[in-house]
Amino acid sequence: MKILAPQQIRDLDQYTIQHEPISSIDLMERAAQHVASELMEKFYNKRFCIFVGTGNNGGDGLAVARVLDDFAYTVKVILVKTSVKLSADASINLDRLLKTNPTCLSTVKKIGEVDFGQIKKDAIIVDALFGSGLSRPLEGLYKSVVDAINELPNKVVSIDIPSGLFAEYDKNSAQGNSIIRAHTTLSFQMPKLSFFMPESGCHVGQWHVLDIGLARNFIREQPCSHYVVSKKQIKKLRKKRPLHSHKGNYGHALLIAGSYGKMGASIIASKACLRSGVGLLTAHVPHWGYGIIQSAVPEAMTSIDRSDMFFTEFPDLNTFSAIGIGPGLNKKRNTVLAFETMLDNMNSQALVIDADGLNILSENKHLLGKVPENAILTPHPKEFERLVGVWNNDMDKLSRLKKFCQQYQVFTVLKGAYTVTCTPNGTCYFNTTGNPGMATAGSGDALTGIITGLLAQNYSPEEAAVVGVYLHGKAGDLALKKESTESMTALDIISCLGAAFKKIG
Ligand SMILES: NC(=O)C1=CN([C@@H]2O[C@H](COP(=O)(O)OP(=O)(O)OC[C@H]3O[C@@H](n4cnc5c(N)ncnc54)[C@H](O)[C@@H]3O)[C@@H](O)[C@H]2O)[C@@H](O)CC1
Ligand SMILES: Nc1ncnc2c1ncn2[C@@H]1O[C@H](COP(=O)(O)OP(=O)(O)O)[C@@H](O)[C@H]1O
Ligand SMILES: [K+]
Repeated sequence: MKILAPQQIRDLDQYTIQHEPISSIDLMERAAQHVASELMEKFYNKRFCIFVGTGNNGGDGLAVARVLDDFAYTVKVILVKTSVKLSADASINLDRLLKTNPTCLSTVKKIGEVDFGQIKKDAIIVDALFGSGLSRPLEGLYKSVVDAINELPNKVVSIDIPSGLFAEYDKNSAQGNSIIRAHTTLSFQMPKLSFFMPESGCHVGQWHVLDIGLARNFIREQPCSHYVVSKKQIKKLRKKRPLHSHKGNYGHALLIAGSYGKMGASIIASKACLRSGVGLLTAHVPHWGYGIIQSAVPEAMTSIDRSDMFFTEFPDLNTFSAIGIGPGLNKKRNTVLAFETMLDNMNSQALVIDADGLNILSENKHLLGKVPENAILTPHPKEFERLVGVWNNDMDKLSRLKKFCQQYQVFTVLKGAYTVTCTPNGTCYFNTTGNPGMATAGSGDALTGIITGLLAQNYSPEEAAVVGVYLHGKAGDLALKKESTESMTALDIISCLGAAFKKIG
């Protein structure tokens, strides 16, 4: 699914109005019907308190109030209005509401006029103050109202976008601004880019997309560099196994991971790689780790380093279709040298670099030029910061991500709640599977193993990264059915990979 920019969304509205064709008031009605249905389904028989502004987001709120009232829901509407006139469609919806239920509405022009005390604790607050038309941070009356709503214990549902939040996060949206903290956001047609950023996404709560029938052909034709990964897309990418295939068809992966005291990284990455369908796996480990890996992962072959404790040499690379390097490696001088020599000796093998592999790159920036094109780097935010420097805000982080991938012609999987895979041309795929239970030691090592396993099976780097991240998150979500966010471990995630594949279908 595309994530269009604010101007594209405005153009999409206009295009739909002209080409469907549908009048803007009817489009608003259609949007409001969707919102009201969702509210009635999610909050059956609850009472609602709807805060509306003067633009079309307010118009939506007024229309939603009328629909809910038609279904005999108890609704209070608070129109927050400075001197600004209502938009044409908001004005029509105000008249319609006044005709059906004039007593549900109160208009406030000063903060003191809002009687927050009379809002019942179990009422659902609907936030329809501002939508995608927000042009500056909230101040005055609107800021006070939003601050006061945020103090209430009630659940808040935002229409389209939490009021005060910019659809595309920028320097205006610096922290400290007043923004509704929604429990749920019902976003029209597509999520907004700011939903995916930690600094701004924390205001959105759970978001759901409502398909209000905006022109699909227009969306299809829009240039776009931000996408949300869908299950449908993953299903299309999954490679089915022919009946007469054999393990030679599924590649031979090499995992260079683990060192003295960190053999767990090798075990976790190896187990995840095997559970991702690789045909053969060789784990390269320090001499000292031989017995450990052989007994913990009997399915893997081993390549033993001459060093007792660290990675200092590598086997003949020509045997392998994909290489994963980094988890638990350490950054000893000889390890750095071996890593550099390996980069110099790579032919056509696909490559994943994680953890200490990335830290070695940030401490030896000249090595970045040796990373082969289309390699996949999988940093968490701290590792990424070491590579590109400190960013000012999340939007800056995203632009550094694109620049980095373009400069070095690599894929970067920047991990987080919404892990983003950025391609060498700067296209970003946001992943929505996964949960905070996955913030646990070794969870990233599992991802390295999964992506390496997929690469070995001939998934392209883009496919391996996007599918791998999706599967990893899905397995984490399935693990959460048995475990809690606290108790989940990396091995729990790996044990659910099979079920995650099955869920893709
Ligand atoms: N145009 C369409 O076809 C549709 C639009 N829809 C709704 O329309 C919304 C966008 O409507 P609008 O463009 O009217 O935008 P808003 O409803 O977000 O309001 C924008 C208005 O508020 C003013 N404003 C912006 N920032 C302000 C601030 N910080 N303090 C005070 N006033 C401020 C603007 O000058 C403008 O008058 C969407 O989010 C969605 O909810 C839906 O009805 C679906 C269809
Ligand atoms: N809040 C979260 N929601 C979803 N996924 C998460 C969350 N926190 C962490 N993860 C995932 O868990 C993994 C953690 O990786 P990483 O930090 O490299 O762990 P480690 O270094 O311990 O292996 C990443 O894939 C990340 O996307
Ligand atoms: K809103």
